[in-house]
Amino acid sequence: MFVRKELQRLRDSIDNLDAALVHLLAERFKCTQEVGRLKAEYQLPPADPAREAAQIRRLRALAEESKLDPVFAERFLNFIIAEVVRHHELIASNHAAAKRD
Ligand SMILES: O=C(O)C(=O)C[C@]1(C(=O)O)C=C[C@@H](O)C=C1
Repeated sequence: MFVRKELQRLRDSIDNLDAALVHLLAERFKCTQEVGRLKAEYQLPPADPAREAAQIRRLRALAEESKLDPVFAERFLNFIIAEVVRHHELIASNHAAAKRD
């Protein structure tokens, strides 16, 4: 009985945290979509390796401070950024196609 209750209590918190993560990611992607539109309009490259290196340095330090595996934090950020760059490329090609038409 104890184990069932304890497992449910922890799973309830996990569900809340997963919901928060989805909301945070949705807000982050809203910002990056705007960045993508700006970059397309001003013909800036989709990826900015210097900015990414600074973000990775910062997140690895934050992860260490909060006892999260920094390797995981870096992989997670790279996973998100790869998707953002893919969106930026799509926005740029749609923008270029709209200008041609
Ligand atoms: O800051 C930018 O220039 C972005 O396009 C956003 C972002 C990110 O998702 O944080 C994505 C791609 C870049 O390479 C760097 C950072």
